[in-house]
Amino acid sequence: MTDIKICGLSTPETLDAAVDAGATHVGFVHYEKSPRHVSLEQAAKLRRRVPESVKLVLVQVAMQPEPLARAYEAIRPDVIQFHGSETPEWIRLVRDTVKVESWRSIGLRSAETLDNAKKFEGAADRLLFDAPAKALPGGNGVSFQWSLLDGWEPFMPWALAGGLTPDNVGEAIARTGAPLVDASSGLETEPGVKDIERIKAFCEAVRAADAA
Ligand SMILES: O=C(O)c1ccccc1N[C@@H]1O[C@H](COP(=O)(O)O)[C@@H](O)[C@H]1O
Repeated sequence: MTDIKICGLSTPETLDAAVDAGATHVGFVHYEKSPRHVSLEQAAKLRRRVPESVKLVLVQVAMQPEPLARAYEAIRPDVIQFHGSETPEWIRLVRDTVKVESWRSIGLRSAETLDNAKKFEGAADRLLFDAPAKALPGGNGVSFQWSLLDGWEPFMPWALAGGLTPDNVGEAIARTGAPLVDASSGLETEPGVKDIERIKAFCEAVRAADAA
């Protein structure tokens, strides 16, 4: 079964909807420039609603050590998503210090970017392929060329992100064989406002692709 991450959640209602619809991962974005930013106080409150069976992902962008340590203490995520220019050394250090699963996003522009991802082997626990950064480092609702993954042989766990919606996720899974799909802006009515019906439709589309 394909794992599902619903990201950029910021209200109890949409968080509960994602859990009820079968998300295996839920994500909170702690990045002030994002329309999905949640404060540490909000995130800590929401965190209490996440059942143990669902993994909580903290999405952050190149945070400095002290703020990152504060965020980790406040939220206690199961996963930290590094969505900036973080080096393999930094990710390894954080992972070894707090013993938390770590994902590194990669903005896939070309076959060369895919080759460069190799340097995160042994440092991150999962690669998250997304479209290249635009106005924001992520959460732009844009897909990359899935054909870049044709013939790619995964050397570590990975996930697919970038512009996924209820309408295209089935094709994305069939085309790439992604073991985990991650969606945020494709499930919104406006930036930062998640739509419960779209969350449900996304999870149903993933399950339909699994059954196909
Ligand atoms: O969602 C954001 O605002 C965001 C900000 C900074 C870094 C990452 C962000 N989101 C992540 O980007 C990918 C793709 O999102 P989308 O589905 O294309 O909107 C996903 O992992 C989001 O969690």
